[in-house]
Amino acid sequence: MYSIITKVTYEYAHRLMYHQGKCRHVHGHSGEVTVELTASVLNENGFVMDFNDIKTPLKQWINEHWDHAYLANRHDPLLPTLQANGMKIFIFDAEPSAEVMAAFLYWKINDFITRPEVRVKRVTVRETCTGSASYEPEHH
Ligand SMILES: Nc1nc2c(c(=O)[nH]1)N=C([C@H](O)[C@H](O)COP(=O)(O)OP(=O)(O)OP(=O)(O)O)CN2
Ligand SMILES: [Zn+2]
Repeated sequence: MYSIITKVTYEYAHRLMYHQGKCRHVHGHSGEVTVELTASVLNENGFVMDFNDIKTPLKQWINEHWDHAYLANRHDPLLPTLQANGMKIFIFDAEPSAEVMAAFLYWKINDFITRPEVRVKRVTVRETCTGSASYEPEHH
């Protein structure tokens, strides 16, 4: 099995509103998404997939939806105020943790895969220098 890794970075704000400590306050991160794709057969270039063919649409999607946005749980009571003031917001059905972001992107990335032989193996979101979370389904 062959695999490739590509990364995209973005800046975002969030809060974990049920967190008992400092993370319940609005704060920002320079996030980095790492995507690992696999294939057992290479294409005519000897690639799993061209790095740019996954990085470009992923970066475009992240720039549009997550970069310089407030990533929020749909139950966050701050949302109406932020929306009324025209802030860029992306809403999850859960807390905007690194785990939730990684799982969301794992499924989203399928939209950007152009070869049927290619599978998404794992998506990792690095939130800080010392903390990151990954998602890959248990039986995949
Ligand atoms: N499993 C997870 N734990 C935490 C997440 C997460 O997404 N998944 N997120 C946070 C916060 O968002 C926080 O911003 C990052 O936490 P922390 O490592 O505490 O941040 P610092 O960089 O400020 O750490 P220091 O070592 O205290 O400087 C928390 N946990
Ligand atoms: Zn945080």
